[in-house]
Amino acid sequence: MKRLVLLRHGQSVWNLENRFTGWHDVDLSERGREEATEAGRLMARHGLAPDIAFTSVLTRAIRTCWMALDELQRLWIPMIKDWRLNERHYGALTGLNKAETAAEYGERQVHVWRRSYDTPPPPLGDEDPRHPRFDPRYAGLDPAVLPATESLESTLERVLPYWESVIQPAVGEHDSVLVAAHGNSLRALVKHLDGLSDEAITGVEIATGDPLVYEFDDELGVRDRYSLRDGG
Ligand SMILES: O=C(O)[C@@H](CO)OP(=O)(O)O
Repeated sequence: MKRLVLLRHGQSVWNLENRFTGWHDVDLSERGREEATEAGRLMARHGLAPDIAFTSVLTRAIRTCWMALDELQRLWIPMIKDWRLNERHYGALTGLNKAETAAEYGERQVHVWRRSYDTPPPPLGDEDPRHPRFDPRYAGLDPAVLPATESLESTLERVLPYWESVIQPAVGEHDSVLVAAHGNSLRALVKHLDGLSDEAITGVEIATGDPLVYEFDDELGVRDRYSLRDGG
């Protein structure tokens, strides 16, 4: 039986400060580090020993991956980083406080920006220093692929080809695969794996540091899914 673990990074400093984060590179909080280690402990208890790991190019996901693997004594496995697993880009909201933004624009508008399937937040201007084209980690990419904002739909449009061309084949080749990523890049993947409608995915939340396990049959069809924090 093939198993895939989807792990949202532990609490970040900006999760703690209630700020829109997206592609901003912020590290884990103290609690986030504990959650990452606990995720590794839970995986060990359930006999999950990843043979290969995938993560984004953002520190909070990389450190979560690393800390979980450290707990599993598997720092030696291949760990592949790719921007396509990054968090959804939060556009011009990046860095703002979520409660203050709701007070200014209304709860309803902020909910649409946060959870609607296809409405992106306002985009960053080309000259905005927060634009990914100024970040050296994306220097090797075609500038046309770099987003100035993203909806969940546009996030899925970059996550899905990566799933189909890289992660899914790895699930076929290995017994156990770990993907340490972000709330919305993982929601995009869950929408695809669970066959959820555009409407249904708006109600799905993924908790920080909670390993979500998918079991696959030999044809790579989903057989079962469960959260380890809920007891497996
Ligand atoms: O700020 C973010 O990038 C995300 C995840 O923390 O927030 P939200 O819950 O609004 O998707």
